[in-house]
Amino acid sequence: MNITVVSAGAWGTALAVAFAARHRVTLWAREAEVVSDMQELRENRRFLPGHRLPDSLLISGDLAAAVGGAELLVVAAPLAGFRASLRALKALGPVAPLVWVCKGLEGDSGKLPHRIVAEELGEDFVCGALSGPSFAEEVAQGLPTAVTLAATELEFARRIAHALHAPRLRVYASDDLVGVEIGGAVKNVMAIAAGICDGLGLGHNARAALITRGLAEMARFGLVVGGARQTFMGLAGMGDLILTCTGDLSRNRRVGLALAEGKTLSQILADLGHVAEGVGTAREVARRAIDLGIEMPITQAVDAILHQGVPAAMAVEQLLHRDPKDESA
Ligand SMILES: NC(=O)C1=CN([C@@H]2O[C@H](COP(=O)(O)OP(=O)(O)OC[C@H]3O[C@@H](n4cnc5c(N)ncnc54)[C@H](OP(=O)(O)O)[C@@H]3O)[C@@H](O)[C@H]2O)C=CC1
Ligand SMILES: O=C(CO)COP(=O)(O)O
Repeated sequence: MNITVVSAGAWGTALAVAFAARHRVTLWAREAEVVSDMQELRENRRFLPGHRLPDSLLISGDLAAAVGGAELLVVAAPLAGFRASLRALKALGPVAPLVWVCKGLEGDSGKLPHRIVAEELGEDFVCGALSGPSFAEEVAQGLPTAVTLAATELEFARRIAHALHAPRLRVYASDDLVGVEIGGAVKNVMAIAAGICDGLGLGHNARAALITRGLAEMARFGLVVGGARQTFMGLAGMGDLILTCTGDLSRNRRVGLALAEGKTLSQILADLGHVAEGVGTAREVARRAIDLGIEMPITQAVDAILHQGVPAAMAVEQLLHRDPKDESA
């Protein structure tokens, strides 16, 4: 299959490396220095240093040339650039079937990526989301990873999952697009919370409680907006939640660790050099939860720390002093 990966951040580059073992893959980057680096040194030093790009992987800085002849587009831009990427693709002519990998809710609108696709490319556009527990570093190394390809049309999800599936990158199909997107969005907020929890030295018990109650928040929110309960117990829900709440490769978790050290958010994001989608998504999920009347105390606490200047230790105390309740509530 001819695949074009649009955007060469850490994840787009790692996926391009993985897909290139079995497909004809072009990786498009918007930054001229990233393009020349990858062409000349066969390495993406800016976003995924230390990993050699396979010789068969084509690198391009010309979007029109990169997408010409593509049978599948993998849009690997973060949420902030997702709508603009779709518009750029649409401006070039008919758009090939497409999957996206960003995890979160769009800033200000609070929309999930599939709604952005529907608005930009039409309600019937054939598309899906690739999500699940998958650090770019490990996928680039060829370490075993399992992810979910979700689409409202199960046949499309199965066809693309089958095409992308490989022994070291196992791809499962799902028809619960909303549930898969909500899992990927909320787990990033929880990863920030877990970083704060560990950074403050609250212990293993607290982290296990946080992950479990975080999963309850994810499911409460996800069920109201149309996801299926079993999705939150799967790779794109619990799987990704565990990975990013416990693994120090997570940028969102690292934001939480740095907040616990007392660093300012602007300083943390400048040092990170990568996106941390949970930062913007915490605000959007917190807002939508209030509008929908859904109780999400951990999300509200993360939003308060990130965007309302509440000190992390104070937000934790407020969480701990909440009244007792039934676990199933
Ligand atoms: N890294 C990972 O392990 C995984 C990441 N993801 C998701 O994939 C998405 C991309 O993440 P990742 O590749 O890691 O991010 P990185 O921070 O490594 O790279 C981001 C890429 O997107 C570009 N970019 C940043 N802002 C914009 C914008 N406003 N418009 C267009 N392009 C932009 C950057 O280019 P520039 O520097 O020029 O702005 C860069 O090429 C995120 O939604 C993330 O949650 C999903 C699974 C795993
Ligand atoms: O989504 C990811 C792994 O599945 C990557 O998480 P971070 O964006 O927190 O690094």
